[in-house]
Amino acid sequence: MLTHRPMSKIDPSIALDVHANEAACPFTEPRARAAHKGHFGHIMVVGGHVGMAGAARMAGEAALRVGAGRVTLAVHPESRLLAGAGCPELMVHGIAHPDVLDAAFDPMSLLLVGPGLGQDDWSEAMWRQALHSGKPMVLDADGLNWLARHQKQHLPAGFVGTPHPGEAARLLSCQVADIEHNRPAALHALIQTFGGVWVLKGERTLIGDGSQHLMNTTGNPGMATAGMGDVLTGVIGGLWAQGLSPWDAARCGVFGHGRAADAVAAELGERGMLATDLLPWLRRWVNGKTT
Ligand SMILES: NC(=O)C1=CN([C@@H]2O[C@H](COP(=O)(O)OP(=O)(O)OC[C@H]3O[C@@H](n4cnc5c(N)ncnc54)[C@H](OP(=O)(O)O)[C@@H]3O)[C@@H](O)[C@H]2O)[C@@H](O)CC1
Ligand SMILES: Nc1ncnc2c1ncn2[C@@H]1O[C@H](COP(=O)(O)OP(=O)(O)O)[C@@H](O)[C@H]1O
Repeated sequence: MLTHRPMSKIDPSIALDVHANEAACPFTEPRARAAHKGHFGHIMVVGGHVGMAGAARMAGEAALRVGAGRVTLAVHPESRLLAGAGCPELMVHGIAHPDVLDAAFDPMSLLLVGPGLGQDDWSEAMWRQALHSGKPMVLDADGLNWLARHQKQHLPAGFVGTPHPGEAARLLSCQVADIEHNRPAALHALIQTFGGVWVLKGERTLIGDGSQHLMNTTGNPGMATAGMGDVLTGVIGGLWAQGLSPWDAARCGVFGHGRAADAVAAELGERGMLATDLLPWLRRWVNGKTT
């Protein structure tokens, strides 16, 4: 059956001024002696459908490992036990009826929407609740796939989108080859279509907000493994929750995520890297330890 494919939003004539992403560790001072967890944000991860508890868990644990004060996972009830297993610092809510999220969102500083969210009615209801909350958010994975389906453009004022090329192609109604052919033009199209800060992942991830465009140089092919993007979502969210702007959280997060993967590769090689191998190195990075 032939299906209608809308026009691609990519203008191939776009030539952006793209600079190298030179982001260093974003924290230069030790924490105040009287610091408490309330100073470092409360994040809610919205995702973790059946069989994908790990995606929400990795995003949440990464946020904690870069210094977020509190992280709560809002997952499918069948994922509740698995999502928190082995990381008792995470709070976990099993959400049977997504309308309860309205009240749960209230104390949150920001949302990470999409890791393991899935594609069914429950997933869509969770996504709609998150969007209606107006909370600042990082949208990733299935959170982006739902955006691609609805093309909703009233995203919150504080917004970071983190697509890989497959997700970017869905968002822009084109093929992955169109994205890879002119990645800066694809980044531009995402920003023009949806607003906010966009991170176009892959080898040499691009980060842009319409006025600045950066190309990342950290990272390696060992990162081509399941869950690596979920960890990035947590890193960006964890930095943002500690007071960085969405732009700085995105550019520093992408840099530190790649830097952590490079440290893992230097120690043990690229093949066989796990997304969770980055966690101790992310902790070193946010504390200004270079090796
Ligand atoms: N442990 C867990 O709980 C995990 C749970 N996860 C969760 O699973 C959910 C769905 O994620 P997913 O990986 O199954 O689907 P998705 O990323 O859309 O890929 C589908 C197709 O897109 C394409 N494609 C993908 N990457 C591409 C690229 N870089 N460049 C170009 N194309 C690319 C590719 O097409 P192909 O190239 O094979 O034709 C691929 O077949 C999501 O919620 C996520 O959070 C995962 O994070 C893993 C760990
Ligand atoms: N060859 C590569 N070089 C550098 N970074 C890579 C490479 N392959 C993947 N990555 C990075 O790994 C992450 C993969 O994210 P994603 O595809 O969303 O994974 P998942 O959906 O399994 O979580 C991104 O940050 C991407 O930039």
